Amino acid sequence: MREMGPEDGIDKVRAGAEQDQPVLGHLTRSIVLVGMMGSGKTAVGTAVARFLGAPFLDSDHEIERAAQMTVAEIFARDGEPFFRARESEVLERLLSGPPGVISTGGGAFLSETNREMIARLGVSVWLKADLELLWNRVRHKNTRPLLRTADPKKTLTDLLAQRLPHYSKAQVVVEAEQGLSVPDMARKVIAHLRVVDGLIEEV
Ligand SMILES: Nc1ncnc2c1ncn2[C@@H]1O[C@H](COP(=O)(O)OP(=O)(O)OP(=O)(O)O)[C@@H](O)[C@H]1O
Ligand SMILES: O=C(O)C1=C[C@@H](O)[C@@H](O)[C@H](O)C1
Ligand SMILES: [Mg+2]
Repeated sequence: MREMGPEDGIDKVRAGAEQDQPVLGHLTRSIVLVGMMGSGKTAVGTAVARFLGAPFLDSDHEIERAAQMTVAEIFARDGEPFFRARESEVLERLLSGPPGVISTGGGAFLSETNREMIARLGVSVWLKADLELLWNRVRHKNTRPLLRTADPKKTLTDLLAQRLPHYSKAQVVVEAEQGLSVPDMARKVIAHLRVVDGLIEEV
């Protein structure tokens, strides 16, 4: 008999997609969502946590809460290197807590130190999305300081090209699809996580 793979899970996910059924399971390690701005780390991570009944934490949000400033304000006042240092500290703190779903900022997985920490204490999941999908999601907002350039689509294109080799080091890869809702994408992520040995214990 053939082994179960994530695609088998996804068929079930699609079959149940109309009903808003919880997909309960107990996490033994934290899930760390990585990927480009607009890939859905915050939106999908929130839904994954809700389905699993697990805590949800977002590193950008935690940095903003601690600093009482937005990410854009931190970039403007203290610069990107300062933000990256705070990002690493926050990630370490979140990974040291009880297992949950952690959404990172788009640049967090570029640092080797962060990647090692995530591999040691959690499971990295890359939400892989193509340029057009990402652009459609980020084009309407100017909250992302790195995209405040004369040609933000070109900036996004360049960032994606530079970052792909780093994101591809993630342990689990889940492809985003145009037209897949946030809850359906969350179910697709969970289907992929179910085949990671010992990560989700049935409840
Ligand atoms: N599967 C989806 N279907 C529809 N909309 C989505 C989906 N995933 C994300 N979005 C929307 O795209 C936008 C960007 O998503 P989100 O903020 O979750 O990205 P992110 O990866 O957290 O970005 P950042 O790295 O900047 O924090 C949001 O408006 C969100 O609601
Ligand atoms: O892709 C990036 O480098 C960033 C993404 C956001 O989540 C924020 O962390 C910040 O805007 C930087
Ligand atoms: Mg986010």
